[in-house]
Amino acid sequence: MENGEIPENANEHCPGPQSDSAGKSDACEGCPNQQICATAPKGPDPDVVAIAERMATVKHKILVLSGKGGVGKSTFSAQLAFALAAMDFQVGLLDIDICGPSIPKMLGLEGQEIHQSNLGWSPVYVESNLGVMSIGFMLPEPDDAVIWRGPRKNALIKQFLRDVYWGELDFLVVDAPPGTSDEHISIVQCLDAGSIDGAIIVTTPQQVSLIDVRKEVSFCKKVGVQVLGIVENMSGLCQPVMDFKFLRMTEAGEQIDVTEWAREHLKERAPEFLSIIACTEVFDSSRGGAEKMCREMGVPFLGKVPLDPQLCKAAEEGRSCFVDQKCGVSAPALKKVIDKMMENQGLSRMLVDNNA
Ligand SMILES: Nc1ncnc2c1ncn2[C@@H]1O[C@H](COP(=O)(O)OP(=O)(O)OP(=O)(O)O)[C@@H](O)[C@H]1O
Repeated sequence: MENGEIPENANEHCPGPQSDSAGKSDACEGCPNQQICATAPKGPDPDVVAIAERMATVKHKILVLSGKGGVGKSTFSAQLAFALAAMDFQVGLLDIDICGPSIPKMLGLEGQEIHQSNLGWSPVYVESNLGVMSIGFMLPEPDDAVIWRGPRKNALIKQFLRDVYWGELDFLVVDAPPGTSDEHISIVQCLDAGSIDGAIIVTTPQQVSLIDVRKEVSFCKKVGVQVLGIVENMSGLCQPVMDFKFLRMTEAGEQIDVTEWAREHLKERAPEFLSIIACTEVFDSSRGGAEKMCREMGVPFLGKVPLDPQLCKAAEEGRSCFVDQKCGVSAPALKKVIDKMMENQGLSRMLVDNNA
């Protein structure tokens, strides 16, 4: 238990041997270290001191959270990092989704490796002002499963925060796994909740996802992290009419692909349809979706981002959705969300200073 490290054989959700509840919390029941933790003298964790020194060059730290998996949290983190970098900020993107790191792929950095210098681990750079760190860069095979218990995850997160040399950063965006588990407790403890600007929570509009968002908001309140706002992702499907596939149902229930016929028909008879974007609701939001929940919980609503096949493609190919006109429906929506967050936090002023 040197340096306040969580021992390998500790229970899941170990609060850490330096914590006030060490040896006394519910998670400590039956742990072989319970007795030592409960009686050992407490002092400042030297790692946390080293992390604070390392993080002194980072102006703003933003966590990206979600209650459920698959709601678009990593996609949002990646595009937020691209957007901030495009505004000429110096940006770091840290992936602490240790068991399912998708950030290397979403930034187009698959197969890259981390290098070490005398200053520490070097992030992998997309551009000179956008560096990325992820366990995904350390796996010998991309298909390797990472099956780690809490203490090991905690140790890696500490190492990421203490040993990565980011240099001067305007923003560090942290992409967390879904839920409120070991990684979340670790990042908040290591960074010190008070030094984190806040958390953006990503959800889809349906109730099953929103229920978990409430837990996420409650986690943030408990640990003292401000909720910067909630983003409703996959909020309806929107795409140009001409990108749809058209099917005709026969009486026997068979589906016949009539896409070619329908497109030609539209071009000839109703060319104005070529510029129409069709939207439909995919997930049930009849109970008001994230916006209503934000009003109830007293947290900011940042906006809606529609399901856009082009955004999915950009994420698959590790591209920014902001550089060309391909993500015509999702990119402006994402930009609005990011602008609103910056505005709410008074960060837009940085942009003015940056461009001065
Ligand atoms: N608005 C969107 N339109 C289209 N596809 C999207 C959108 N948001 C996310 N996706 C796609 O949905 C899939 C899941 O997204 P993503 O991996 O970002 O979710 P996640 O919440 O980070 O999941 P996990 O936490 O399980 O890693 C990805 O293929 C992503 O490209």
